[in-house]
Amino acid sequence: MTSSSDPTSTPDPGPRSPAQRRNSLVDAHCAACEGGVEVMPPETARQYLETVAKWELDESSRSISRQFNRGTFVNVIELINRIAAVAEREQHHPDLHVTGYRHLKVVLTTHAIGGLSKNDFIVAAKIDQLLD
Ligand SMILES: C[C@H](O)[C@H](O)[C@H]1CNC2=NC(N)=NC(=O)C2=N1
Repeated sequence: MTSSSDPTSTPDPGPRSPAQRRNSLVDAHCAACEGGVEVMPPETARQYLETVAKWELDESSRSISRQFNRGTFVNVIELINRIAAVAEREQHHPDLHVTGYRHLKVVLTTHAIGGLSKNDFIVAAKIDQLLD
C-alpha cells in the first residue's frame, strides 16, 4: 500500500513554481473534448493563469486571450502558421483575429463546453513556448 505517510513512497514535491507548472503544461497533451466535461471554475482558471501570465482571463472567465504585435503582416502570418501546427497536433484550436495588419489576438476557449478547460491552458503554454 502506498500513502503519503509511507516513508518509501515518492516524496511530495511540495509547491511548484509557476515555471515548473508551465513546463508540465508544455509537456501535457490535450484530451479530445466533445462535451461532457465541466467548465473550469474561475478560481481554477486564475490559478492556471499564473503559469501563463501573458494571457488574460475574459470577464466571464470563459476564455483567455493574448495579444501580439509582430511588426508586419508577414510576421503575423508566420506566427499563425506556427500556432496552427500546435493546434493541429493537439486537436484544440484557438480563434485568431488579425487586425491592423500586424496585430494578432489569440483567443482560447473550449467550444464543446462553452468555457475553459485544461486544454486551453495546455495550448496557451505551447504557444508561449514558440516565442521563447
Ligand atoms: C474531438 C476534438 O477534440 C474536437 O472536435 C475539438 C476540435 N478542436 C477544438 N478546439 C476548441 N478550441 N474547442 C473545441 O471544443 C474543439 N473541439
